[in-house]
Amino acid sequence: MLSELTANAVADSLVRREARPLAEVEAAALVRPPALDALEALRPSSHVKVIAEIKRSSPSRGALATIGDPAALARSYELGGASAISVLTEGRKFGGSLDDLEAVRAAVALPILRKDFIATPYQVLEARAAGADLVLLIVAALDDRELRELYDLIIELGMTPLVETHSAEELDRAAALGARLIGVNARDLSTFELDRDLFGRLAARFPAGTIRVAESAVKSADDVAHYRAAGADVVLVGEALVTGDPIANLSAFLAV
Ligand SMILES: O=C(O)c1ccccc1NCC(=O)[C@H](O)[C@H](O)COP(=O)(O)O
Repeated sequence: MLSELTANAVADSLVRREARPLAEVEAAALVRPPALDALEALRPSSHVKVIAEIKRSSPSRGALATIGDPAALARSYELGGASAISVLTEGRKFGGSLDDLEAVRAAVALPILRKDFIATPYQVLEARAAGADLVLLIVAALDDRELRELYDLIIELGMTPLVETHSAEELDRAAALGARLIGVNARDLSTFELDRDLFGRLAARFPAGTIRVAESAVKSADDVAHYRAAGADVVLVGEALVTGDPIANLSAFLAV
């Protein structure tokens, strides 16, 4: 499933590439104002920080929320105290798009993550051209050469890579890159099984000084407290925010 999702994302990029030549995307990326400092926004503090996600649907859960106005939802997240916003830009399974990201960019002053199956430099340039400040790299979907190439390009463009892992071996590969922002996704992207305890089992492997992100499976403040007790600096939350009251839920999560 993961490789099918990755292949689809790359295919979508190639379709857009025909519509929008590389030189044009490069030019659009270069004229954007500099990316916001996501490492500063997500810096460990006395309270847990939240990356709030714009998520319409997913392979594991199907349709979640209509989200006719992603900019309005992003403004609610900002008002509710989120530290960054994740925008799913994959269209086929998640119902997202780069248009969503551009709309969110125009609406908020928070760092924005392009959450997608990034496999090509073109997609990284697209992210910057749309106004992203962070780009997700999923270790399971990339070999070490690809990871290095994409990681370095994200940095070169002034953005921050969020390097996502799901095992000790993947965490070690993220650490070897020199990643400063590393996530452990509780969701196995092939089986969709959730394991909230995975973060805790891997927490000791994060290199000193990295920002530790617990991704997925936050349904309640208790889940946030569980991740926080295990050492998370940041939680990334999608479904609970798009299916509930985002401001009330953020307030409960930030009170942990
Ligand atoms: O959410 C899915 O079903 C999914 C399936 C396959 C690959 C990725 C998937 N989700 C992306 C994410 O990692 C989550 O959207 C994100 O961590 C938020 O998770 P949640 O709070 O559980 O919605």
